Amino acid sequence: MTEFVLVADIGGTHARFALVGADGEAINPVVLRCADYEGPAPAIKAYLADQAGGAAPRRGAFAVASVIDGDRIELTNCPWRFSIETTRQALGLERLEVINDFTAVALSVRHLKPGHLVAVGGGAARPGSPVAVLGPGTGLGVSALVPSASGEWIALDTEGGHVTMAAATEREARILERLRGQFDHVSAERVLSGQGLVNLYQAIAALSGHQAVFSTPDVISKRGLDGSCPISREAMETFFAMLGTVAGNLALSLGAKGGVFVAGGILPRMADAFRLSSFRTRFEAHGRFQPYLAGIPTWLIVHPLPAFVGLAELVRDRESA
Ligand SMILES: Nc1ncnc2c1ncn2[C@@H]1O[C@H](COP(=O)(O)OP(=O)(O)OP(=O)(O)O)[C@@H](O)[C@H]1O
Repeated sequence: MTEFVLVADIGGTHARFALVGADGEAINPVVLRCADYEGPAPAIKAYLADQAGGAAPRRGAFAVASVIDGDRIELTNCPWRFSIETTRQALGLERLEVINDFTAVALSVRHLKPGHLVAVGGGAARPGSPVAVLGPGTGLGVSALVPSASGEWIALDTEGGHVTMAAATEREARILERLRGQFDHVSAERVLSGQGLVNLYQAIAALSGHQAVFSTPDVISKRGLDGSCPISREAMETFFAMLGTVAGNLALSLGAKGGVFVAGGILPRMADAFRLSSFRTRFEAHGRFQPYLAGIPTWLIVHPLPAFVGLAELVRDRESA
């Protein structure tokens, strides 16, 4: 009988659950709103009973949008707080592994198929070179895959979404200056996330002497992409360009000649606009290192659940160790 592993991708807004079999395919996937449950154990119990036919998996692997340091997990952008050990016991699991959500996305990238990726410029990936991963969702996740001397790939646990956001133009400097009046530290996540898009829109509205009338990222992206609101349009253009700055910085810091993968819940909803945006020009616009970056390929991950692919890989790896 196939032994299924319980996998979970727990973000700031949504928690996604599925069962993964020996072939690595996720079955019975569901998306639940974190706010509807007190924590992962009650949400998973409901999932197993209602959507997974009463399955009783013995192993679990979770990808969580949080720093992973010991037993206690505190999500950065949602009120869930839990102990790994208590959750393991509550779910009757023999083994439960918890990794950062973007570490899981990094583990997925070597296993994604061409249909799961949209190419956004650059040359060919250099085999055996580091790979960078970043993605705006409720927060801004960042990770990387680096080769070890023995040829294994190591996915890094990072908090790279909280690096200081730098301006590349005078207008961006004014936008960031405005946001500095609002936040102690204007990190990349303060502009490159769902709330980050709202922050950009509000700052641009204030600088342009307009009233900010929209307050949710989906409305701002819709009005920006259909061109019906100039403030929203500038917010979207700034979002794509600033993501290019951060992705280029990351590629330089890592020597990511294996490519840069962009993930997260926002951009797959607007893949064409992203591909045609200033993201790629800005990615390369790093002065003397433009030719270096011009050779590095960038892709948008459009697979709906890349973290599950990474978790399946983690489980397979542990079993073969
Ligand atoms: N059409 C849209 N345009 C822009 N932003 C959107 C759109 N739809 C949803 N969002 C924003 O995307 C974010 C949700 O992203 P995602 O689905 O990756 O959530 P998550 O996995 O819970 O997040 P994370 O893992 O980053 O904590 C929310 O901030 C939401 O407001």
